[in-house]
Amino acid sequence: MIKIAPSILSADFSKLGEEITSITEAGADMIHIDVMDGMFVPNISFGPVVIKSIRDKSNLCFDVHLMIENPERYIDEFVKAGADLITVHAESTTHLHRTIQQIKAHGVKAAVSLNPATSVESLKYIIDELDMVLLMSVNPGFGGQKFIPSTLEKIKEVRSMNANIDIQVDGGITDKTVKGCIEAGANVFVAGSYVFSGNYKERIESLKK
Ligand SMILES: O=C(CO)[C@@H](O)[C@H](O)COP(=O)(O)O
Ligand SMILES: [Co+2]
Repeated sequence: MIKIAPSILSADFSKLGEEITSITEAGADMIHIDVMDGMFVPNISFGPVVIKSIRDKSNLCFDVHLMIENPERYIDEFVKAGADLITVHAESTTHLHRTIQQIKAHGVKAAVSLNPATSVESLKYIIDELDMVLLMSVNPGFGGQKFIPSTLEKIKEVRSMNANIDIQVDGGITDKTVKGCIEAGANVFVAGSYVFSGNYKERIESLKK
């Protein structure tokens, strides 16, 4: 089943609560929340306080994508703020297995993300512990970038490692790029600029089609 996770990085922050309600009513399946620390990525976004303040605006899964160094320092905070699914980057922590166990101990879902240049080999000894793999199809840090085509090969490789796991693709997803990703075996799509630059319902439906 195809799921769409609009990234609120492209929402209007001056009315974030209303934006969450609008994408929920427009048919989103999850709310993708990009957390950036200005260290792991060259941009700063928002943290647990902001997530807590929007938690009551939607019953959808809060899909929290941590682009921060040593995410194990903040897992407990993000769970308390209302995260349902926490994604950490393989490149951001020395003890990836321990960090995944830490997330799961809270009873929330756990995922690992790979940057475009990171091999799927780094998933080999952890994939069976995960609820989802996130493949970055742009270099993380900003919305509105162009889809990197080598992601398609990576999707196929991850799908051959595990037939059932959710594979999420994040970056440059539009009605044009989504098709190849579905054919390669992905089933969860983050879309920021594409969804928020048009009619939300129409944009979400066009991705599902
Ligand atoms: O994690 C990130 C960027 O680092 C993403 O979730 C972006 O927010 C996606 O934006 P678009 O490429 O869809 O505009
Ligand atoms: Co993201």
